[in-house]
Amino acid sequence: MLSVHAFEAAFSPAECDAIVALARQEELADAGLVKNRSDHGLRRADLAWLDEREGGGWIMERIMRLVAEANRSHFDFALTEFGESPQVARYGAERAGHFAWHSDIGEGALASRRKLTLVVQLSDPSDYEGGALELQPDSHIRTADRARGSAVLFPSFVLHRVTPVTAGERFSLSTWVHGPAFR
Ligand SMILES: O=C(O)CCC(=O)C(=O)O
Ligand SMILES: [Fe+2]
Repeated sequence: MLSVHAFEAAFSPAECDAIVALARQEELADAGLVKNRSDHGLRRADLAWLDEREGGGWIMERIMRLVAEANRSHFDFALTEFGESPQVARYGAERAGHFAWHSDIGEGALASRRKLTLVVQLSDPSDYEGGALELQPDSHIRTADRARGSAVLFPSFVLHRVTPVTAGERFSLSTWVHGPAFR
């Protein structure tokens, strides 16, 4: 099993711009304050959920196709649904936006059933400094490609982080795929 699967061009640059514009239609929420949690130490970012925005159906269709193909060829996990809204995150240099080492499998009905995580790079590498997406599937840390529109798909238990953004702003799109427990 390949633990991190990379897509060179999951979305075109123009499509990435359209996704960011959709997320920006309304004010983004502070990730440290949503869902009754206060964890600025772990994550400093602003979030938008695309299922709350009109006209984003094509984004989910693309994601479903990419994930289905990659799951067939690389993971072969038992998957049942995309149970959560695609999430756009903005990491800004004004508060050193970041996300500390974590796994995406958490508590709760949905987070505990996450099996695969897809993260798409929505910003041009020249738009920001820092903000590297790093993954640790084994003793070797891998850095995700920064190219706009590229993506990584990985088992949701794999540790990953986003290093602090030191200049500009970085947008990403995260989606989770759910299914029965690993066994
Ligand atoms: O923004 C990223 O690159 C990663 C986001 C992430 O890890 C998450 O939303 O769980
Ligand atoms: Fe994550």
